[in-house]
Amino acid sequence: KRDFLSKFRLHPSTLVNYFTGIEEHYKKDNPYHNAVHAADVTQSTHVLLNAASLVNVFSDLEILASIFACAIHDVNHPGVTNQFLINTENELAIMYNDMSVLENHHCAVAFKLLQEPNCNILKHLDDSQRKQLRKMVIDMVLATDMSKHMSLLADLKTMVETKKVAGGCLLKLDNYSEKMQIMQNMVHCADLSNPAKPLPLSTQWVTRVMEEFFNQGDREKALGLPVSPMCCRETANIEKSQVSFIDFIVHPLWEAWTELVHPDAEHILSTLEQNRDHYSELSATREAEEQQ
Ligand SMILES: O[C@@H](CN1CCOCC1)Cn1nccc1-c1ccc(OC(F)F)c(OC2CCCC2)c1
Ligand SMILES: [Zn+2]
Repeated sequence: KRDFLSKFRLHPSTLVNYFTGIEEHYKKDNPYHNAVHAADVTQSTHVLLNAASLVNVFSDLEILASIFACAIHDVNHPGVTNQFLINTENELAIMYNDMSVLENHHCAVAFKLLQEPNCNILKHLDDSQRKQLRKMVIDMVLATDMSKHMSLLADLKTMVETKKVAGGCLLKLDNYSEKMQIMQNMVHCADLSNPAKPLPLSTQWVTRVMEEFFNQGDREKALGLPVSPMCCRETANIEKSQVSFIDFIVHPLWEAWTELVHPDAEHILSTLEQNRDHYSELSATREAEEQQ
């Protein structure tokens, strides 16, 4: 759709070799962090990039970098959180000194795979393009670390305020840092888009992520470690957790994104709000039942 095969001289069989390798490095038995999640985030970002107010904002290389970053953003995810890896002194936490352990690992695996035979899809980019793409992909994937969420959102809100006040065309982005902020938030929005999808899809993702969290809780119990929040299958309140996840994390992010690309994401925000009300009603019903 974006004519990237000719623009970047991407060789079809090299593309297939590389992304087959990436797909194989997503753990199939992860209920949530598997290749389907990567495809979901990639497709969601493709849609966000098509917003009318983002036309002509990003270069082809920035768009290629964004789509590539999504496809690889959770590759080889072990199905547990950064905190679990740190608490268990996993070799990955040792390797990355407890800093964005998963996100560093996803990047490293993705770029190492490029060096496998017949997998170097970036072969025909010039050195400057390849260096720029590598930096942009690292910046976007490291920004999917949830511990960066609050600062990423704060910067996005500031940008929306200043651009609005400046009255200038909202998205005349002056420099790499501003443009990268938008790209990081776009990928982050896509990564947190499950609650903003049509309800039948959203509930499937909730089931999957809870199963993955509960598996981690089981392992923490077996190891005599404190069970992480929302990871105890006996006590977790799934609907209540979704309502607070949406109220405190997902809605504020999508509200800022919707303002940035106004009016192109209104329908996404309203789906999110409808879903939030659905979970809230479910939670109230469950609470009432438990009272009886
Ligand atoms: O774990 C989340 C971040 N935490 C930070 C600490 O406070 C709670 C939320 C984000 N995250 N990271 C990886 C996967 C997900 C993640 C992705 C889809 C999620 O829900 C639904 F949309 F499917 C999801 O829900 C959890 C369980 C209930 C509330 C949050 C989580
Ligand atoms: Zn993800």
